[in-house]
Amino acid sequence: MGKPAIFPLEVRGLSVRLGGHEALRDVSFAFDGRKRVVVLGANGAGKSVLLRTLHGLIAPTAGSIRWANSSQRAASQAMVFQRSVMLRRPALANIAYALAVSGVAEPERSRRAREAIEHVGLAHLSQRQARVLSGGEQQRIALARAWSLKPRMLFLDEPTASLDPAAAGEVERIVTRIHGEGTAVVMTTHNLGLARRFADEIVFLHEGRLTEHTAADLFFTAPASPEAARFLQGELPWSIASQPSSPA
Ligand SMILES: Nc1ncnc2c1ncn2[C@@H]1O[C@H](COP(=O)(O)OP(=O)(O)OP(=O)(O)O)[C@@H](O)[C@H]1O
Repeated sequence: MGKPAIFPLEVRGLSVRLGGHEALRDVSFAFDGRKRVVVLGANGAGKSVLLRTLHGLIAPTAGSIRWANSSQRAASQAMVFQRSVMLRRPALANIAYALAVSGVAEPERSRRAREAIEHVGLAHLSQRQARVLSGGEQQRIALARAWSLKPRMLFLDEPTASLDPAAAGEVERIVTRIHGEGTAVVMTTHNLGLARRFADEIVFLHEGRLTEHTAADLFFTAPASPEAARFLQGELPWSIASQPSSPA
């Protein structure tokens, strides 16, 4: 028997209030799980809050999130953050720990951890303490950790922020491969080059509101909303903000 469907993901009238601030306002969209979605918007637009809410880390104030017509959070979803927390143990053990927490027993756990670290090209660093790895290597371990869980939905919040171009390119290749193997991907990024190369669809947020959800080529050539046009012309504040670390 095949796995139960988790798509479409349907978001209706989603609002999130945090500390008296309306971070998301009446956001609605649907996602079929096949297109690669990149969420764009100026600083403070609500991109991270949207991903965290979809991943179940923040409770909506209003509205609904439905996975395949169910209000149950989808099983088999994972999230990678701008700076993922590495545990004080070797790189391979960080991946094995995530598998153990999800109930994967030995010897399957070790097999999948090794497969995942090979998948991101870091098998040679298996026994190196994860916390001494470079930022790019830690991000690849975070992706391996998420990938080892075989998620069907992967949320990526600024996965290439603070990385040099070579490390960012490696992360992009890994994410592209993970998507190619059948995992749905929704990503935020401050890297417009990455967004142009990766996205099939753009969700654009402005001050907590979704102002457009459109095919990426159309978005970059003829954005429909004035806010998106100003954003693409560089008129809206947009830089990498420092964000708190979060566990994968
Ligand atoms: N825990 C919180 N309490 C209060 N306000 C919050 C909280 N988390 C986020 N916010 C606010 O919600 C808004 C949206 O934040 P979010 O982190 O989603 O922005 P973003 O689009 O990811 O921005 P950036 O590009 O700067 O990372 C911001 O104004 C932020 O200050």
